[in-house]
Amino acid sequence: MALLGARGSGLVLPKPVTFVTGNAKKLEEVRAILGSSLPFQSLRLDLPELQGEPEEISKEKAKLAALQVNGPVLVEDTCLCFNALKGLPGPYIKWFLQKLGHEGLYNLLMAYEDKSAYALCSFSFATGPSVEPITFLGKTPGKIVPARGPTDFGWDAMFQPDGYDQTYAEMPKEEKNKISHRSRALALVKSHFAEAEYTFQTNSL
Ligand SMILES: O=c1[nH]c(=O)c2ncn([C@@H]3O[C@H](COP(=O)(O)OP(=O)(O)OP(=O)(O)O)[C@@H](O)[C@H]3O)c2[nH]1
Ligand SMILES: [Mg+2]
Repeated sequence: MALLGARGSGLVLPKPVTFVTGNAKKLEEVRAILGSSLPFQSLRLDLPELQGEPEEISKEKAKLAALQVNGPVLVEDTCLCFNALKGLPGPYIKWFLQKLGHEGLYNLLMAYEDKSAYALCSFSFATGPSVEPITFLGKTPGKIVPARGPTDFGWDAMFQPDGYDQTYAEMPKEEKNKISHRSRALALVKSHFAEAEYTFQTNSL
């Protein structure tokens, strides 16, 4: 048995971290944001999701993922929250977008002057199946606009972050990744890993 990445006195994890998601675009962004700062492997799996508050949904997803992988896992759940609708669709945005499309989603706000919204990302990390996951939240405020730009990733085309005149979809990827809900949550994940100084066990023969 050998230790990989032996940087310090942190907990020894039985395997590398697996990022579990059914969403290829999320994976692409997580790879781009983390670069080589936090090595991980990925598993494409669309896990069932609870109803409830974003943090709880993300934690439960991590528990299911850890059972599947039987080792350390990272998952995330993304919400798009309309302030006029008291935070809805929130964690249910996937289904709202699937049923209503961009136009229908925009029309939900027709009756309200307030088009402000925020994108919220909840990453959860569990070191294994019997360990309570820890959650890291990242939030980016903005507003909901009629779709502009490529429509190949979720609601990117209708979310314009505060301080920008481009939607997430219109801005260069590197720009989105600097200010996004996902990159803000991942900055906290990175800090956690830097402080925890995990080491990873591997069978060397
Ligand atoms: O325009 C976007 N910019 C983003 O940055 C972003 N991140 C997620 N999404 C979409 O929002 C819903 C979240 O649901 P979600 O967190 O359950 O994801 P998912 O089910 O696709 O994957 P996962 O749960 O297997 O990880 C899904 O429709 C995702 O496509 C985004 N759309
Ligand atoms: Mg999902």
